[in-house]
Amino acid sequence: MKANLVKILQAMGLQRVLLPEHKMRSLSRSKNVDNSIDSDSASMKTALSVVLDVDSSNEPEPSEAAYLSWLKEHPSALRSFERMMKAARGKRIVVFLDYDGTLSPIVNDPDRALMSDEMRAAVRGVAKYFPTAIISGRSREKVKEFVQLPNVYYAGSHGMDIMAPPNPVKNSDGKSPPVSLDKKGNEVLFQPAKKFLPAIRQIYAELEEKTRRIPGARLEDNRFCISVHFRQVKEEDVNILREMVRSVIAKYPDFHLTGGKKVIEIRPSIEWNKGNALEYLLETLGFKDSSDVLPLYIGDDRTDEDAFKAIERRGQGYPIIVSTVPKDTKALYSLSDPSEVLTFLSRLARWRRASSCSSRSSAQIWGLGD
Ligand SMILES: O=P(O)(O)OC[C@H]1O[C@H](O[C@H]2O[C@H](CO)[C@@H](O)[C@H](O)[C@H]2O)[C@H](O)[C@@H](O)[C@@H]1O
Repeated sequence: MKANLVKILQAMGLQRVLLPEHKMRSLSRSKNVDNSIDSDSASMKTALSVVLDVDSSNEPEPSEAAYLSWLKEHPSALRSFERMMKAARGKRIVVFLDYDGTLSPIVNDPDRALMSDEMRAAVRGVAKYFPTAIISGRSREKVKEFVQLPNVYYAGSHGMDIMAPPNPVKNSDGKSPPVSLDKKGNEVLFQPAKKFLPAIRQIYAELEEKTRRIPGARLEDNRFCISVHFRQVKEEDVNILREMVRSVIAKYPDFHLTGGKKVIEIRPSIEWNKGNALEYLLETLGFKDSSDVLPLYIGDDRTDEDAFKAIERRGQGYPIIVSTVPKDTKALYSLSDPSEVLTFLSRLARWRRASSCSSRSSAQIWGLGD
């Protein structure tokens, strides 16, 4: 059974792609493969865990068939644009964007993951018409430095550091939501992991000391979490690095590890993620109990799944994954890469402009300037 499955997967070019069982079934059906696989889910699971590489950081080239099949379940947001916007009429769209892999392409050096001017213009265009937030694993300061736009919300450290823009969007009753001001007069809304800062500094120092022995390993201080990058670490050293990180974190029971694209992330164990940040921002915008709000979230990584789940729980919204490979995801739609994200955002702003030019300016409606 396992040998058969391996052969089938190899023939389909899927041996390193992680797909959930039901998606494997639909793939096997679409390829007319042995249907006995469908009925033997236990063996299939075992075989999959042996055969498939479960680390999402390894992004294999998918077979065309696998990708096309996945696209059926997660249709392109570009191709579905008209349908999506038709369903959005009369609703209040709120845009949430991840940064790395969504607004900027994945590159070797995290400090060089710059956003293009075209992408910046597209985000600016969207933020002119819709409340817009960037929710990133990076520190808030860093992502703001990359994006350089004033009228968007920034949520850094996977949503553990949220700041409102200087001109907050007005509530549906026309009033601005209450915010607390920081020393510079900016609105600091939420930092639920503040008490962990001393421990985070300590962990960072320990990791810095230990990981310098691994060539290519790189630490990134994301304020309320830490990234240990291994994109440039030799394959044979990756597990040694993982072990090092695990041994440090074992001493800190209030922290846990998560994984992303060639990165290990150290996070305080609090019930707060990108999904909570999305909910928090919607509430701040006055949409807590609103039935006509439509959150649209675009992201490419595992941590974005929390936001996709939050939208799923709300029962309304557009979760969009950025991926060129089939992935297990709660997203309903897909875009292949940041260049498609750019096209989508530009189209979204154009659509809003066209549909609002006869009525009063949306910037007025949302209380936003240029
Ligand atoms: O939530 P995000 O905005 O997607 O942040 C997640 C991590 O993104 C960055 O790392 C990733 O992008 C780098 C630059 O392209 C790449 O070199 C790295 O391999 C990727 O994992 C960021 O540097 C991390 O701190 C974030 O946690």
